[in-house]
Amino acid sequence: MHDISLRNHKPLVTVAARNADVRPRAAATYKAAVLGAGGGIGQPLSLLLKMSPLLSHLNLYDIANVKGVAADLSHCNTPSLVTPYTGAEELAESLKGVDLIIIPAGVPRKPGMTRDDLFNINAGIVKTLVEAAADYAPKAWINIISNPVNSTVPIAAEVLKKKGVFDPKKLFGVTTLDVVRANTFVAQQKTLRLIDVDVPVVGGHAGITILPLLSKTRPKTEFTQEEIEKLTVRIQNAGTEVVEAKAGAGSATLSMAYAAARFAESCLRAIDGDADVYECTYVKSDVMQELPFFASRVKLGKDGVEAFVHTDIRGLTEYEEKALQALIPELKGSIEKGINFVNKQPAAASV
Ligand SMILES: NC(=O)C1=CN([C@@H]2O[C@H](COP(=O)(O)OP(=O)(O)OC[C@H]3O[C@@H](n4cnc5c(N)ncnc54)[C@H](O)[C@@H]3O)[C@@H](O)[C@H]2O)C=CC1
Ligand SMILES: O=C([O-])CC(=O)C(=O)O
Repeated sequence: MHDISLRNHKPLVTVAARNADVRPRAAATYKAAVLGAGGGIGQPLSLLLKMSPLLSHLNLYDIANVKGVAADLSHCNTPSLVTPYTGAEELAESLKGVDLIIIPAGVPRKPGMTRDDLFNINAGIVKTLVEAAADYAPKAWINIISNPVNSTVPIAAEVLKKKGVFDPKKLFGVTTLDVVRANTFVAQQKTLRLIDVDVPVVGGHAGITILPLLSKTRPKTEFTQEEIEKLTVRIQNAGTEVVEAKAGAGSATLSMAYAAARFAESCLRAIDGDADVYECTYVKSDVMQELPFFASRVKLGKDGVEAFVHTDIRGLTEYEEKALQALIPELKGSIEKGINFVNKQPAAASV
């Protein structure tokens, strides 16, 4: 039997290695758009996407600052044609015919803020961008990076529903950075080969809703209870660790770009027919009865989410089970907040 848990965890390969590996089957075919491409995540993410042998077109959209990024990237001798689109009037054009839309548009945290503190600004940005995606690329896969992911993904789902084009299999909250961090920290702590380590991370993408399932670490690894508690808290607070180190200059951008590029590559591989693609991601889910959206490992296929890997959340330790129950109210609240944002009634006119 295949051991799925060891797949998808190889670090992204180098440009040189990729170029050496371009076989006829890997012809560049697909089109992607990055919305928010001029930002801290958008720029390095676009660079990593420019390395993809699967992309024929890379559309870079932002409200500012994207022409130079596109000119710069376009000089890389890799397959995709890079095109800039600036401002709301060019948004529609940036989306036409794309297979994959990646959204890192929005403001990042500063020290002392929670991800939910970004809701007031980012909810509206995501809503507007997903409305355009529904109108101009209704069949595209959508990867949402903008925080708070626990709410922005339900916002996107409601927008798509209102437009009559919601396909729950194709809407993803990108939680790959939590997996990347968990794998890194566990490998360091246990002196394991990074490439071998796989820790599923479930729940959501904020504080205690981020739940690394250390008991499911591959290769099988023993932890003391103290190690489990320290590692869990470090993985949950890793975003804040970066926010504090950047001291007002934003949040994780480079590791996030790496994680988002890995997730995008997994999506493209699945669209391309690779039958062996698994990732943890925050999606419309029935894995947890109380939570309509939940991050867990899924199998990706040509049409999006093909199956949920239920085995990860079976047979949890008491510590994990407690943590899973504890995250439910917060995650539920964030989901409802997102749904209500889209469905809120306009304020009654005052007389
Ligand atoms: N899912 C995850 O694991 C992570 C999510 N994030 C989130 O990603 C988002 C972006 O972070 P950064 O790139 O560091 O921020 P940034 O401020 O450096 O870049 C954001 C970009 O979005 C653009 N933008 C703003 N409004 C827009 C609109 N209406 N349409 C198109 N583009 C628009 C800005 O012009 C800017 O270029 C934040 O919300 C942050 O919290 C950050 C790290 C990890
Ligand atoms: O912490 C933040 O605000 C950005 C983020 O989501 C992360 O780094 O995981």
